Amino acid sequence: MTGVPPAPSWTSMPADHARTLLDRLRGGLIVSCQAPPGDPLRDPAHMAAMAASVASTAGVVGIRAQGVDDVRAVRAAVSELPVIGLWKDGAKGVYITPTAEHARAIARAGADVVAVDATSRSRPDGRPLRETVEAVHRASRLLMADVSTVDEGDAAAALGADLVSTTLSGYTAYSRQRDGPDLDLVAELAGRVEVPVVAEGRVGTPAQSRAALDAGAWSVVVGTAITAPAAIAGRFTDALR
Ligand SMILES: CC(=O)N[C@H](C=O)[C@@H](O)[C@H](O)[C@H](O)COP(=O)(O)O
Repeated sequence: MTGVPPAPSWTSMPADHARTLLDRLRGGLIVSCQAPPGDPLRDPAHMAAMAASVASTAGVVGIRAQGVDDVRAVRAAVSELPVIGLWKDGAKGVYITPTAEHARAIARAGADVVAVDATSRSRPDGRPLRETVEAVHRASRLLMADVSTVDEGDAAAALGADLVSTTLSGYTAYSRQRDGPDLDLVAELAGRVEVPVVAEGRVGTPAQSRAALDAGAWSVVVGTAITAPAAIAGRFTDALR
């Protein structure tokens, strides 16, 4: 992303408010506070505490949270930061905020930005992504399009997505499969779309987060490497084997 992107073209949220929100996210770290099913940390109170714990760290500019109850709890615990909300429904195919109804619920729970699957795969209710974009904007929220390829990012931006995130690179059958973050996708998207590009997915080290910004990211989302103790412990135990 070079230069400042144009103001979002939709009308529900005043353009200056949308601009302020995007500016607050610029150049910073968004911490994703999510616990996998079955994990003892999977509880809205635990995720809210996790969010509150990182919120005062300088350079943390937002929290990404999953599920209506978690979004509500995080919103209440962290009044000072934008919340990016999503609803994972299932674990296969399109499961990140898969329908407009899921998106409306996340907006109602208090998310400032609603993250949705914006891949080209068919959605569980068969409805077009455009309907979700319209629902989010009618609710006066920004939409973050989680994509896996540059074409999907292009298409999402054309539909009115306010940010495009590399979240799903490596998670669709047809996208690049990498061990680390897909910084090539970050750079490709930053050179193509006029909206902020977010680097997300397998950002595992501070150096990788720096590299993501250098590749053109507007912000960097880190989840597992910060907020998943079981996965972090596993990295250490792997090294001891
Ligand atoms: C693919 C998918 O479902 N991604 C989810 C999206 O919210 C989360 O499970 C990830 O933790 C998040 O994207 C952050 O990525 P990482 O944990 O790699 O830093």
